[in-house]
Amino acid sequence: MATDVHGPVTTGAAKPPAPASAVRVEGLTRSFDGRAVIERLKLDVRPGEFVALLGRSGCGKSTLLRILAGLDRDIEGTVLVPRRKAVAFQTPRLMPWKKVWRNVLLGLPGKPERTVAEKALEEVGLTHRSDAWPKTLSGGEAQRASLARALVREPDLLLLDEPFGALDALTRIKAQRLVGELWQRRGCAVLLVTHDVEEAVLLADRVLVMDGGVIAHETTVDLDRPRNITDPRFAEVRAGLLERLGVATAAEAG
Ligand SMILES: Nc1ncnc2c1ncn2[C@@H]1O[C@H](COP(=O)(O)OP(=O)(O)OP(=O)(O)O)[C@@H](O)[C@H]1O
Repeated sequence: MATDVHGPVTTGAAKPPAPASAVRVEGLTRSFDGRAVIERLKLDVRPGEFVALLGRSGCGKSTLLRILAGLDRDIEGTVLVPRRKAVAFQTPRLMPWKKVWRNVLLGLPGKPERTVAEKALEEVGLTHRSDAWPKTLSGGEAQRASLARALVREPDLLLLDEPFGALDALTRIKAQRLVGELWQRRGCAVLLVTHDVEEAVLLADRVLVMDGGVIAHETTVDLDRPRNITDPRFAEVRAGLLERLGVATAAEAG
């Protein structure tokens, strides 16, 4: 079928989105070996909105995030994202031969001063590790360094791909709290890919479920912050999403 939503391929700096949205995606299709993983997907994220993206393993979440980050341009459709965007992955991807503060500045244009790195490290509570080598960091510290590297870009859009996935439970809770605080302070839009329904409900304004190559479901999380996982309304939202994901028992979903 001929379709007019499949506009020219536009990513990254080419066309910033209208100010009313931080992300505008229409008719996005991405195929691997002739198989469409993403098919005519539509997505809008408002400026300053925190959106979590859930979905079965292999449904295309990371593929979508990489496209939004401008790391994959082999697509059909329209993708409009802010020029200032940053991404953090499950593994911190620090360069082992550069000290933490130099890692934070990596890839920034010009010759940024060390103070720029120090400011970002302070925001994530890592000033004391500024001169450390990456291999001496704990998992949580490395992930915070990776967040600092995203923050120095002063992003209007922060893309997070399972950033807490490899952390132990306690460190994970602290990291989630930190991201929530950073988001509130910075006011940037966030798209968080996660497998953790609780994490999504804890942090996001809106939770999307990806299935069959599209955003198959969305839930607006209308709960006051900071959110409390023992709140019955929290449990209700969580159960609804679990059901959507096809993993809830009847008792849980009820
Ligand atoms: N470079 C590639 N070449 C071929 N197939 C790919 C490539 N990248 C992703 N795929 C395929 O696309 C599908 C979606 O992968 P993707 O990593 O986006 O899923 P995901 O939802 O992020 O999964 P998970 O939750 O397990 O991380 C998978 O079937 C994967 O094998």
